[in-house]
Amino acid sequence: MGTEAVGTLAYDAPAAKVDRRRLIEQLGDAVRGLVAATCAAEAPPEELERAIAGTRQLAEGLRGFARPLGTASSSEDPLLPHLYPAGHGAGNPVAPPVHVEATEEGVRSRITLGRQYEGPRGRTHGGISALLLDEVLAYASTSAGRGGFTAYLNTSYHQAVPIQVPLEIRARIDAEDGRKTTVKGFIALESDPEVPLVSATALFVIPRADYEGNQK
Ligand SMILES: CCCCCCCC/C=C\CCCCCCCC(=O)SCCNC(=O)CCNC(=O)[C@H](O)C(C)(C)COP(=O)(O)OP(=O)(O)OC[C@H]1O[C@@H](n2cnc3c(N)ncnc32)[C@H](O)[C@@H]1OP(=O)(O)O
Repeated sequence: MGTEAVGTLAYDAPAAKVDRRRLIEQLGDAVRGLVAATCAAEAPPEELERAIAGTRQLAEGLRGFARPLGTASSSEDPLLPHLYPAGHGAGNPVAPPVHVEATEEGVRSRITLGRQYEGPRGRTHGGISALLLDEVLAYASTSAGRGGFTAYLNTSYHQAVPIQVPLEIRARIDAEDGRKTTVKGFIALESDPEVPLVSATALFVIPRADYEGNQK
């Protein structure tokens, strides 16, 4: 079965922008690692104090370069994925590291979640599972040339989604009706990919051209 990364195109973006995007992705990854380590650390007080001081200093250094809210990042490119959305932005350390590939049926994402996404002990927080499904189902709609905003996302939690275990999320279009696209998908263990742990159905609606909330 052929696969192809969704959101990456055979396209030569300007070299300076490519370099900048790579650095932004590396920073996102480094801070994501810090967040995961923070949530797991049984460190002695002096180590915690050192981490507090160092982290505050780093944050202060970056804050000086903040772009105003509502303005585009200089890393943005109309043909490349955004780097900061909370659902998949590689430069956003809060975003789970979602990478989606096209399959014959729809799309698939393989992901292993870090400690920062834990809800009940050892299990993924239900809101994070919903975030992942919203994201991957939206990709299924977008990669079929439809897109749209999430009008509803109905999730069913069948079994616990473990932390630090490889997962597979699959989604496919169920129905198309004018501006509406219904998409179905589920999260499973990569080792047992046919058994849904959390399943979802979502409706994505392409807004009318004159829709006021259409800022995407
Ligand atoms: C070359 C490219 C390569 C590929 C690149 C890939 C890149 C990938 C990029 C990206 C992928 C990842 C991106 C992640 C994104 C995640 C998704 C989100 O989280 S979106 C944020 C959360 N959602 C909102 O903020 C919506 C808020 N709501 C709204 O804005 C509106 O309500 C909206 C747009 C959903 C509908 O507004 P209206 O004005 O169009 O509404 P009306 O005309 O009344 O409805 C249209 C139809 O939809 C039905 N409908 C609307 N809402 C419904 C609902 N809740 N339940 C059932 N039906 C509903 C209605 O009944 C109507 O159906 P009838 O035409 O009559 O058959």
